[in-house]
Amino acid sequence: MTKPLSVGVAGLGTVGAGVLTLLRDNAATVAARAGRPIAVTAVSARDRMRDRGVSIAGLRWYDDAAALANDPGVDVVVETIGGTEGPAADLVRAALAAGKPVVTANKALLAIHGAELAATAEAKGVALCFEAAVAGGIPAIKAVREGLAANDLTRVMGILNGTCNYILTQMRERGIEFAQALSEAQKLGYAEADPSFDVDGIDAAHKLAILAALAFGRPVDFAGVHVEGIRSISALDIKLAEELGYRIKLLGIARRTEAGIETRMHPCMVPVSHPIARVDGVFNAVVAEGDFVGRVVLEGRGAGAGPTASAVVADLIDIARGRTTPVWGVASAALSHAPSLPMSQRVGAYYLRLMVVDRPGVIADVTAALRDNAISLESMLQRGRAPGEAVPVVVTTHDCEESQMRAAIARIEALEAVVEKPAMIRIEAL
Ligand SMILES: NC(=O)C1=CN([C@@H]2O[C@H](COP(=O)(O)OP(=O)(O)OC[C@H]3O[C@@H](n4cnc5c(N)ncnc54)[C@H](O)[C@@H]3O)[C@@H](O)[C@H]2O)C=CC1
Ligand SMILES: N[C@@H](CC=O)C(=O)O
Ligand code: NA
Repeated sequence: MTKPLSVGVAGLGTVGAGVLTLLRDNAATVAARAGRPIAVTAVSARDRMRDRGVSIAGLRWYDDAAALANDPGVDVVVETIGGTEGPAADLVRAALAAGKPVVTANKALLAIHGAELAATAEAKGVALCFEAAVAGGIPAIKAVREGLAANDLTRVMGILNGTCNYILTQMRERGIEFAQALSEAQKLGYAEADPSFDVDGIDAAHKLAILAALAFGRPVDFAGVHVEGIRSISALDIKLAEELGYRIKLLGIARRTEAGIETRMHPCMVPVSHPIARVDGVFNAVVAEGDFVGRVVLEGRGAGAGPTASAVVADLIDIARGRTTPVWGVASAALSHAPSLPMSQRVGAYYLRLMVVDRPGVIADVTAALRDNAISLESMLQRGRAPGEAVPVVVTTHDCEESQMRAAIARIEALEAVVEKPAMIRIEAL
C-alpha cells in the first residue's frame, strides 16, 4: 500500500474527537476506500490532558492551531474548532497558503469567508472540503454539487439544524419546555458552542447560504438570507398547528426565480402528510429539485459526533484518492451574480395567532385589517370563551405577499384588544 495520508486535526471537541474515533475504529474500511491508510499524526486543542474518550498519545501536539499548517509531516488539515474569526480562520488560511488541502466542518466560516477561501484554494490548486458543514452526515454537498451537476436546479430546501428540530420534536412529543429540550440537545453534542446560533436560525442560515451557492452557482451570500429562529414558537402554536393538520419545522428554502434567488430560513407550518413533517429529532432533510431529475430527498442525522465525523472522513477519502471539484462547483470566475430577493416579496399562506380580549367587535376589527390589505381568509377559529379575558384566535389566510401580511399585522398589533404580539408562522406549500 502507498504512503498513509497524514492528517492534522485542530479542535478535539465533539466533531474532532469523533474523527479520531472513526479513523481508529474503521481504519481498514477507510484505508480500502482511500487506497491507503489515513492516519492522524498531529493535533491541536486547548487542553492536552482532557479525557476525550480517544487517545492522543504519540501524536504531535500544537498549542497554536495555525502551526499545524507548517508541520511538514501533515498532508491535510482538518479544522474542527469553529468560529468565523480567530484560530479557525487563521488555521484554514495558513493551510491553504501553504498549499495543503483543508477539510472543515465550519459552516459559519464558509458562509462568511467562503468566497475568499475558495479563491485561495483555487489559486493554490488545493482542495477545500466541507461535507460536514451542511446537514451533518447527509452527503448534501456531494449530492448537490456532484450528483445533480447535470441539472438546472430550481429549489433546494430542508431542515438544516439538528438542535432546532430536536427541540421542536421534543416540545411536541413530550410536551417539555424549550429550555429543557435545548439543554438535552447540548448534552447530546448537537448544539453550537453558542446555542443562540442554533435557536436564532443563524447556523441553519449559514448552511442554506452554502447550499444556495452550490445549487445556483453563485457566490455565497449569507447577508441575503432572511433569518428567523424558533424562540418565539410556543407550545400553544405547536398544539394548534396539529389541530389544523400541520407540523412546525424550521425550514430553509432557496429558490431560483426569473428575478433572482430567494433564500429564507424561518419556522414553517408544513402539512402533516408531507414527508418533511415526519423528519424528527436530530434528523435533517435536504430536498433538491432539478429540471431533469425531478425531486430528490435526502434524510439523515444532521448533528452529533458520529454523523459529522462520517462526513469529515468522506472528504479525507476524496483527498486521498485525488478526487477534486471546484469549491463551489464551478470556478469562482464563472459564478453567476443573480441577486438575492427581499423577503417582502414572499408569496404564500399565513397562520396568525392572536391573544385578544373576548368581547364583541374585536374579530370585526381583525378581519377589517386583513381586508384592507387585500388578504383573503382561509379559516378562523377561537379557542374557548372567557368574556373580558384574553383568548387565542387563529386566522389562516390564502396566498398573499409578505408585505401585505406585515402591514396587516402592524394594524392588528395596534388594536387595544390585542394583548400580545401576534404569532405569525408561514404556511409552506411544499
Ligand atoms: N457538533 C456537531 O454536531 C457539528 C458541529 N459542526 C461544526 O464543527 C465545529 C466544531 O464543533 P463541535 O465539535 O461541536 O464544537 P466543540 O465545542 O465540541 O469543539 C471545539 C473544540 O475546539 C477547541 N478549541 C477552541 N479554541 C481552540 C484553539 N485555539 N486551538 C485548538 N482548539 C481549540 C475547543 O476546546 C473544543 O474542544 C464547529 O465549526 C461546528 O459548527 C458541524 C457539524 C455538526
Ligand atoms: N448545531 C448544529 C450542528 C450541526 O451542524 C445543529 O444542531 O445542526
Ligand atoms: Na453533510
